[in-house]
Amino acid sequence: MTLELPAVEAIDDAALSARLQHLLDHKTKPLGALGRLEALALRVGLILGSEAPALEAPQMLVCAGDHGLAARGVSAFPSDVTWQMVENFLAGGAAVSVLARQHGLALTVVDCGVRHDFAPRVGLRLCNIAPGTADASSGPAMSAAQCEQAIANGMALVRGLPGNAVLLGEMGIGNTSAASMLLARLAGLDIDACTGSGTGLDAAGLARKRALLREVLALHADAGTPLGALAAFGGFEVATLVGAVLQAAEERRVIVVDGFIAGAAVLVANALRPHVVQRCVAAHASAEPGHRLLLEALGLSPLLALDLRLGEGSGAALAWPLLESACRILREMASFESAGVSQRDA
Ligand SMILES: O=C(O)c1ccc[n+]([C@@H]2O[C@H](COP(=O)([O-])O)[C@@H](O)[C@H]2O)c1
Ligand SMILES: Cc1cc2nc[nH]c2cc1C
Repeated sequence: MTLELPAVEAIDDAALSARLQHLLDHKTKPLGALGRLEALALRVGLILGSEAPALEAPQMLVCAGDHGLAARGVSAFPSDVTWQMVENFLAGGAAVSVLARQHGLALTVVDCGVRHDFAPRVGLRLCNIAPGTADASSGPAMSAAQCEQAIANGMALVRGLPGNAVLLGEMGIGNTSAASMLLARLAGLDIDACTGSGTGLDAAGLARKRALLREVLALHADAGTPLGALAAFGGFEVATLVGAVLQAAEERRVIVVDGFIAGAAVLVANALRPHVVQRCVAAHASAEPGHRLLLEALGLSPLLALDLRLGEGSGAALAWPLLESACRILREMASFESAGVSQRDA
């Protein structure tokens, strides 16, 4: 299979950018007084190509997959939690279920390669390539063909979705290890700085995780390309998210990125197609230490800093109302002229 990746054009509409900035600067407030909400409004306006952007039918995609490396003790929890949490998402009891309901986000859970047979039902997409990736400490997590299939699945998932915004989350015991290794390899950083305690390893567990990930990186020293690294380290949910990000970027949807693992998918997608990041909004800064490094590498500023470290898309759902507010400011807020408010003294 030879996968054709979407083309992702640069967004460089200087005239629209200037018009959006002018609109923001003439709203009834001191210049810049809405702080980073103004930069957010500008970004969403540019992505949607509108001076009056309106977000429609937001789609939350939660991609789930298992990791062979989890058998090496890199997580505080057993792999079974992945499928159990997928059931919890679908039953409506998980954090992301609650937050998606609260904010009117259509929730789709995607089995990208969970070690479980799920009964088909509404809200669940079945794209299971294999019951979890292979153990990356003894070989590549995925074959090149599996990696391409997962990316193609992610592209197909977004193609044909209603609306103009996607929110991206994930679930997969062991997936902070994959994200840490992708960050270390693609951003050229030391693995210790990229690695944290994930679901809650203690100090000894974290030291063992760091030592193991260093070994795994050395084993795959030749996996230097974005796709090579993705196949080497996994996982299926990350690769599916890479496809989703690329497709959403091509379609100029607003992409709201959750935490460390969803961010790692953007890092890979942006390495493949460099203008992807222009369409992305970083929802929050995760407590997982590598996340700040990842956002710096992408040049993204997180909207929220709540010390979340849950994943699932929970941070993206929490940040969603800020995007809606940013759009409403552009659409509904009066200008000095329209409201008859005096401008500042010269
Ligand atoms: O999104 C984050 O920043 C984040 C940080 C730490 C943990 N997680 C979640 O925890 C799981 C991975 O943690 P671990 O320790 O099993 O690698 C996975 O299901 C993620 O959704 C997510
Ligand atoms: C309970 C639990 C819920 C999660 N949600 C996302 N990752 C998770 C990891 C665990 C362990």
